[in-house]
Amino acid sequence: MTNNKQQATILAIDQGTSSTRAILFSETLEVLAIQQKKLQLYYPHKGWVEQNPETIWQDTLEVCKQVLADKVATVAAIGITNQRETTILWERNTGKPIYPAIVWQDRRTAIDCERLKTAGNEAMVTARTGLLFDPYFSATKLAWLLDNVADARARAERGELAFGTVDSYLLWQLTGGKVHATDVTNAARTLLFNIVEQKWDAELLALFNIPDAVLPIVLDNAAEFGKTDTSLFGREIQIGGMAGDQHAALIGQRCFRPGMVKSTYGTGCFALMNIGATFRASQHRLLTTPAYRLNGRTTYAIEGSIFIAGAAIQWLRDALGFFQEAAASEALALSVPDNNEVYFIPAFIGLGAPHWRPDARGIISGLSGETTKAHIVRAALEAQAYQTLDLMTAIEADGQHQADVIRIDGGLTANQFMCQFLADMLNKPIEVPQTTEATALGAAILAGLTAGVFASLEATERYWQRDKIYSPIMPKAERERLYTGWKTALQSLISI
Ligand SMILES: Nc1ncnc2c1ncn2[C@@H]1O[C@H](COP(=O)(O)OP(=O)(O)O)[C@@H](O)[C@H]1O
Ligand SMILES: O=P(O)(O)OC[C@H](O)CO
Repeated sequence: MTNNKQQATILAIDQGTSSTRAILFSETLEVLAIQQKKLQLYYPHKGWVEQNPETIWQDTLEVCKQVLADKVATVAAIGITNQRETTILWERNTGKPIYPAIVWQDRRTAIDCERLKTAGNEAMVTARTGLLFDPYFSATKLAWLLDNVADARARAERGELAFGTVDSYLLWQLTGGKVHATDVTNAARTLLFNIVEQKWDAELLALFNIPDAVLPIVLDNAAEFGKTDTSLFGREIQIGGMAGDQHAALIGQRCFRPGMVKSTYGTGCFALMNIGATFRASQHRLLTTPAYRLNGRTTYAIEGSIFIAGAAIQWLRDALGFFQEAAASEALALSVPDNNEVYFIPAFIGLGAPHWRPDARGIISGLSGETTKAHIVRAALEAQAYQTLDLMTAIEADGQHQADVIRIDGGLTANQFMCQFLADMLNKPIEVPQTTEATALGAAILAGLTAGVFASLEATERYWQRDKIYSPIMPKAERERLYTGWKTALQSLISI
């Protein structure tokens, strides 16, 4: 007798800044299939960064269909994870965006944030949202859309427009316009959501002048978000999980216990430490954010946000033409014995944590006649480690835990030079899991919880497997010499 019962699968949609991916996972969280499409960023003015939401949706649909192929019948649930803060406003009756997506990197509202800061409300905002005033977050981007797109504010007040981050916009499209919802981790990046009381905050809505008619409902990370429209995949599929990409990566890396840290190196780099069930505002200008909320219970995290990580490598590739593929950066970095005193601070869109200087811009310092392309590439890779080190001490102090080990993931972790240098600078072991698609894994775990594939988060721990461990080998004096060089370069940038 043949057993033709097919194993259940879980589809994860990972909509990142640089690309859109669909990954099909097995019940034991192995990657069965993966499809990816690169996504274009547009820079219409200095400091402005936009993407086309309709392309985001069409790419999502395309990669999902490719990855599902003949497996549609096996899918138990879909999980969505996404670049966070990116702001979209669309018409409820047509699903059409009224303006391009304003990407998290966009700085057009820096002046509004400066004004809010001067007015003195930051402490109140931090106590409620865990965030601070920076153009990074969605609230001022949404206010800009309402004030600058013809008729937007009046239409929003009449209930004709829907606001969402990318998760919410994709959910709307996947459900054929039936569901306008988000999850707690994405809501928490807007500056409008009170993460202590777990609700949209009327006072914050008033502060940013946002009508509540545009807002999605906010659900747990594992929840019944809705079903896909039958026309898309030939049957309805439950969307059972949703989380911002950095929160999803924390789950994908199984950082379920207080003190566990993951750091994801994609377009940007975001290090999160699980701090348990009690909200604590950062004392070091980091962020507090929900790690996840399940069955109404929130686990919090402290986050250090670095805006430019892989984007610096992309810039060397695309703007300077240093190489054809990002992977070539590793051989170039290793072709020289050291950085030859070159430091590259990639503050292309200002500095994130702990400096929060939207006005700062990048520098390459220490250039001499001996500097070669290889030194600059090496400095760009080394910068990932220096930036992480800038945050780590603060994360450990805020998180009230020492991290024994750091789990890393994201595109840059394919670069072994970067990983070893990170271990050396942090002076801690760095673990790379077998599946570096931790973000998508997190979304799959959340969807699997809702679909009953997994009984609990902890039940998925046994599927986490380490692929590599990088142990620190650099002598202390060398580490300190290099880091002092970085700090000097940073100081010269900050004091400009
Ligand atoms: N071998 C490599 N060395 C250095 N950088 C890399 C390498 N492979 C990928 N990258 C960088 O990683 C980033 C893509 O990572 P990914 O996790 O897919 O990003 P995102 O989720 O932000 O779309 C790109 O910026 C790319 O330049
Ligand atoms: O696209 P990534 O993976 O760099 O992530 C973007 C972040 O979510 C922005 O907050």
